[in-house]
Amino acid sequence: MYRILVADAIKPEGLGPLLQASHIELVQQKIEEAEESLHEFDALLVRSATKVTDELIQRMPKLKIIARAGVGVDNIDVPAATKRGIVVVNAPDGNTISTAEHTFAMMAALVRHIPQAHSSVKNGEWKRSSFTGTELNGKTLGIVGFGRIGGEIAKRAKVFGMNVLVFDPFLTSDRAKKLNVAALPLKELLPLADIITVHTPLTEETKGLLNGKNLRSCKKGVYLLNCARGGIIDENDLYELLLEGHIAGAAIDVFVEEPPLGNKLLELDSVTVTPHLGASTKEAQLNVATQVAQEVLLFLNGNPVANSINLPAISKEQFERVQPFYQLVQQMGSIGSQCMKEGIREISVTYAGEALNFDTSILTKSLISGFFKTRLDIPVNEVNALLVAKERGVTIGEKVSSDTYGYSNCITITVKGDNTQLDIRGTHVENYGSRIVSLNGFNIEFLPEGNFLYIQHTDQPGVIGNVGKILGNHNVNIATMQVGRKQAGGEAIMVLSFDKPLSDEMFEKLNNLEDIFFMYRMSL
Ligand SMILES: NC(=O)c1ccc[n+]([C@@H]2O[C@H](COP(=O)([O-])OP(=O)(O)OC[C@H]3O[C@@H](n4cnc5c(N)ncnc54)[C@H](O)[C@@H]3O)[C@@H](O)[C@H]2O)c1
Ligand SMILES: O=C(O)CC[C@@H](O)C(=O)O
Repeated sequence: MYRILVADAIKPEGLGPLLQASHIELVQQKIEEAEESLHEFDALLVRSATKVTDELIQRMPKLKIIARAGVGVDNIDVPAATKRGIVVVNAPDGNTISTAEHTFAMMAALVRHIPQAHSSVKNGEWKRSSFTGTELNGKTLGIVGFGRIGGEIAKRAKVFGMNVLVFDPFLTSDRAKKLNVAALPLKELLPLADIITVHTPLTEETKGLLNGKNLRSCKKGVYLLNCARGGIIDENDLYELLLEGHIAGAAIDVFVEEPPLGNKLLELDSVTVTPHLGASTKEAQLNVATQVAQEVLLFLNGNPVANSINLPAISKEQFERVQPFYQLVQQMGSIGSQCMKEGIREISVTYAGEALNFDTSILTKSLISGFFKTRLDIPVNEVNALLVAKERGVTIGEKVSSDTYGYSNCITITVKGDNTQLDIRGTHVENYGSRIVSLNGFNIEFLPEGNFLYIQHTDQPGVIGNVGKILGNHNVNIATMQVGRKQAGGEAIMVLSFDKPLSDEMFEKLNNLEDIFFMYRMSL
């Protein structure tokens, strides 16, 4: 049974997939109300109101997934979640249209003074000449941040007869061409625009992207809009430039502090505001709730998610193709970890064969998580695997090769420690399963599942017999046994599997046998 905390107002109609699942219990409570039971939740669903801080994450030790019913994840400490192996998902396009439409409504309201005129009439006035506006037709709109919402605004602006200029450092020429917009550097866009609207996420780079310095290069009488995130336009500088009249007016849906209690911008008649309403439509709320509910359900059922912030995107079809290899590399990582009882410097992996002809980075993360899972008491998964390796000074290498060693596909990992090195090779055969086909340079074949003992010994009569005798005398049943050697009379290995993990006492007894170089227990 999974417990999910819905901490913000998320449309219940959209949560159907979760409400209907018999293995899921949904609790709708604010964080303050759920204080006592925070440690019980496996998933957390939020909008923008709940701040998912490192401290909150630490109080939720069972948390596996955080879902943001919306786009911006700036209210979630994503690095803190990533560090603890928690997947963060959002609903990237469910509110695009609503936010674009809201921005457009704000733009019209701004240039036609609709809020001011509305209040005036409600107050019994009839001052038509005071509210003379400006047409949008023929004006130049500058869009800063040209993603989903920026793109939808451009389409609407064109229909209104506006010229559209955009600034987005990550915009491809193909997309600019497709949407028929001119892309310019910010400093060239600012002096040309009559109206400027921002649609970037709030990041270190975009904080104060429009500020007192560069806004002075805008035309006198320019209009500004922010329906993205508070702080992308510096609020203090905006206030000063509005007072001076350099900026004619601003429409603001989002603030640095929400609600914006005591914010000076609210005092200005030239400022039109809404309380973070961009995504507040019935349609958008249903869309985002449905999207995140589906994502959380997929994830908790062990399927790939499409909209993760901290995991590579992978489709269900790709995942099904990848899954056997995903498990195999994880087991290989675990073998490497359990056999290398020393500090590790490097883990490298080589993928070969047509079956591995895809983005293998997800496999490498699975391998690393398999390696660290047996060593650390923090959850390690593909979300935080590379970070965990980096923090521990382990270099990760990934290669592709055409040498499959006669198999249709082949994965080789090499774990290098301070003193020794271990090579493990595995393959997956359809309708047969995964096998380890080489261990420490010895050809062998075993299914990597269960409790194992790997023994390296001299290849001479009696060694295998002695091992069997001791185990038999102590009533320990050998489930399977495989042997491998390079040449007669040299070194050899045996890999035995048991129904239960081998006890410390048995391990010691076997380890004391002559002609055994070393042996390791493994549980896979
Ligand atoms: N007011 C609301 O209710 C509301 C609703 C939805 C989204 N939003 C905000 O709008 C933002 C944009 O949403 P979207 O769906 O269009 O996101 P998106 O990811 O599709 O687009 C963001 C664009 O910003 C660009 N960008 C990033 N850094 C930049 C920089 N330094 N300079 C210029 N451009 C930069 C990116 O390349 C991308 O194209 C979200 O991050 C969210 O914060 C607000
Ligand atoms: O939850 C909301 O209403 C705001 C959503 C919006 O800011 C977003 O980033 O998607």
